[in-house]
Order: sequence, then C-alpha cells, then structure tokens
Amino acid sequence: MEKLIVRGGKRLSGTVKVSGAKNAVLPVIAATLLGTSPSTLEEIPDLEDVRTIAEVLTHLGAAVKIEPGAFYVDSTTITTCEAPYELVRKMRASFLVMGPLLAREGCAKISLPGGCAIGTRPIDLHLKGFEALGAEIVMGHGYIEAKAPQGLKGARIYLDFPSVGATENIMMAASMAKGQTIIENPAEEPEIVDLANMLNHMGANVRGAGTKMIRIEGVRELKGACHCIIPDRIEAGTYMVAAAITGGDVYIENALIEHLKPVIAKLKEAGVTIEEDVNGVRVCSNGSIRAVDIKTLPYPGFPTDMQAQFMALMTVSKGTSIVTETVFENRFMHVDELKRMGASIKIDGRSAVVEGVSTLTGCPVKATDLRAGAALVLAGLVAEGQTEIGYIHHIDRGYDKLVEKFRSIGANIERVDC
Ligand SMILES: CC(=O)N[C@H]1[C@@H](OP(=O)(O)OP(=O)(O)OC[C@H]2O[C@@H](n3ccc(=O)[nH]c3=O)[C@H](O)[C@@H]2O)O[C@H](CO)[C@@H](O)[C@@H]1O
Ligand SMILES: C=C(OP(=O)(O)O)C(=O)O
Repeated sequence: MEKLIVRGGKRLSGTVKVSGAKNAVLPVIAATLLGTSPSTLEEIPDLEDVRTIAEVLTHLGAAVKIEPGAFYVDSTTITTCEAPYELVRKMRASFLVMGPLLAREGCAKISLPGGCAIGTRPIDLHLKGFEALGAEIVMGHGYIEAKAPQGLKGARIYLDFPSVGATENIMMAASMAKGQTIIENPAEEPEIVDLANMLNHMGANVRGAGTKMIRIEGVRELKGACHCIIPDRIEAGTYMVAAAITGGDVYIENALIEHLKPVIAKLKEAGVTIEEDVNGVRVCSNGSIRAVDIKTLPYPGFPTDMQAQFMALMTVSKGTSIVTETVFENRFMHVDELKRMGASIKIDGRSAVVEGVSTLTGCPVKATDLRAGAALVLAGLVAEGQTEIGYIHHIDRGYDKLVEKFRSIGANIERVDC
C-alpha cells in the first residue's frame, strides 16, 4: 500500500501553480456526450477521477485520448447507455452521464451511486429534475433507469437545495429538451458557470449560470467543442492554507481570486497576509494564527471542500474556533485523525469546537476521504516528527502532482510503497 510520509517543520516558500479544477472537468467531460462531433478539452489535471470518468465514457463506447493537460473525446460512437456499479462506485460524479445520455439517447441506466464517507448523498433532486423534464424513472436491482423515448420537454424546476450535481445534470439534459427550462434555486458555483460555457460552446443556449436562476432554451443538436477548464479553487485554497500553517511565503499562480473570496476573507481574519494580483495570490504568515469560526455554505459561502483543511489550520491557532458544516451531514471524519496528532477537537452536532494547541505530533493516520487527506498533509507539515498518511488513493482522486508541487515549495514529503 502506498503512503505519504510528511516530515514537519519546513517553512514553505516559492511559487506553486494551480491545475484545472476537478469539479469542473468532470461535468464538462460528461457534457461531451451530447456532441455530434469530437471535443478537445484543455488545462486537464492529472487526476484519478479524470481517468475514472474516461473509463465511464470508454465503457459507453466513446473514443477517449488523454495527453498531458489535454483530453480528446469522440462520443459519436457510443453503443450503450448503461454505466455499471464498478465504475459509478469509484466516483459519484459518474452519475453526471445520466443527463446527457437521457437527452441524446432518450434513455440511461446508471447504477445508484450510494453513500460515501462524507454523507448519504442522495440523488433525489437529480431525479426530480429529470421527471419534470418528462422522463420516466424506474429503480431496481441497484440501478436507476430513466426513459424519455419521445424526447425531453422544457419545464420550470425549483431545487429544494442548490445541489451542484443536480444543477449540472438538469442543465445538460435541458440543453436538448424541447422549449425552455428554468432552474430556480440552482447551485451558483464557478464550476456551474464553466459547464454552462462548455454547453454554450457546443451550441446550447444557457443563460444565468452563476445566478439564482438559470434559463435554458433547448436546441436540436449540439456539436463538440474546444474548452479550457477553470483553475481549481479548492487546490488553490489548500496551498494557501499550507503557506499559512507553515508560516511561509508562497505565490499561488493561477488562483482566481473571485472564486476564493470566503477563503481569502477567513485567512485574513486569522491574521494571514494576502496579496492579490491578476495571475494569483501571495500568501505570507509569521505562523501566528488567530482562531476564527467558519460555517460551510453553498457558493458564494465558505466551501465545504475547504472545511477539513481550514480545520487543520485552526488546530494550531491561538484560541478556540467553531467549525460548522451545513452542506454534508457527516463531514468530520478527519477529526479523529487530527486528534491522533494531538489536536484538541470536540464534535457537537454539526459543529466542531477546535481549541488551538501549540504543537501537533506526527504519527500514522489515514485519509478517510479526499479533503480529510489534504487536511492531514497540512497538519503533517507543521507536526513534530513524521506523519505517515495511508489510504492515499483518496488524495489521488483530486490533487494533481501533490508531492511534486509541495516539494517544489520546500516541503519534506515523499510517496512510499510499503
Ligand atoms: C464532483 C463535484 O462537483 N463534487 C462536488 C459537488 O458534489 P455534489 O454535486 O454531490 O454535491 P451537492 O451540491 O449535490 O450536495 C450538497 C448537499 O445536497 C444533498 N443532496 C444532493 C443531491 C440530491 O439529489 N439530494 C440531496 O439531498 C447532498 O446530500 C448534500 O448534503 O458539490 C459538493 C458541494 O459543494 C462538493 O463538496 C463536491 O466536491
Ligand atoms: C467531495 C468531493 O468530491 P466528490 O463529490 O467527487 O466526492 C471533493 O472534491 O471534496
């Protein structure tokens, strides 16, 4: 089993470049299924999740080629509308192929994704959207089958919660539905805007992405397109916290400040110096971190995908902070691992009360999920001695060249096979 070994105590400095966003590239790749000609995607991060969605598309019959930084796909050759459990269980975002398959082929049969370490993660809002567009949904034997043999019809859809995945799946399905679809209370994340841009490059008519209402005029046909993926705001935020926690001075190139406002605001509140420019952000700290409270919320609130990393920072802050998770019901799996490293954290319902300690100590820990893994790397950077992180396949899902990038700014981190 591979592990990450982090030896703490190095002050990070230099420049690190942010890759394309995991949460943008996955729906954009799913959207290529709608094209009647090949698509070319650029700024593709080297991630396990990208390889998994490529496997899903290949299974469906598409021709896929991945090159460093680029993804070529011809979906005109698809032969099946079924995505099996072996692929969907690896990565929930595989469920995003349902909207495009339903729109293009009039049917899709996808394995139910199931829960994961951070929560039960139902898909009721996706299904409610497909039904509103006229699809018939049948569930059985672990699969969901959606059928719309006469095609989908535009509708007005109100989402009870601004789900990122449901907004994306409905946007893709509605792009080729007859007439107008309005999504009320959609997710407003930057990744939604990136998907809308991709769909519009393909010939769709999607307006209002990134606001509280999305309007989609269905079109008869979409073509392949060339599209460049936006930078990963969560990867950027992770390196920002790394600079702060080590008392470092790091320039995070390619970080888009307009996507990082809550993270920047909270780091500033914690006493970290942030200088913003058009190409990125410089993050400097003297290592003295003030305790601040955070509460995760849908965009533009503080991102749940930065909660674990921010909690790692708070474990070595001066004072007590309250970290409240409102998006997922069980996203505190990192707490017990941080406690093994000497952190003082108590969970009280949806909040964690973190009392800053002066020192963390390295020990063997496990990455229970992607961002929990990132939080343990960050804690390891300041811990005394050696931190050994297991189950790093979770980290590989979403961090491009993590070891190389951290080493390039002075971290003592290596990947070992043991
Ligand atoms: C690949 C990708 O983009 N993943 C991101 C996406 O996940 P994902 O799209 O799965 O997240 P959602 O926004 O859908 O989920 C948010 C909340 O809504 C609930 N819910 C969702 C759908 C549904 O049909 N019913 C329902 O109740 C979920 O259980 C969760 O509590 O957004 C999350 C919230 O920002 C991020 O943490 C993930 O990194
Ligand atoms: C929860 C995450 O991803 P996913 O939705 O792919 O599990 C994440 O990126 O932190």
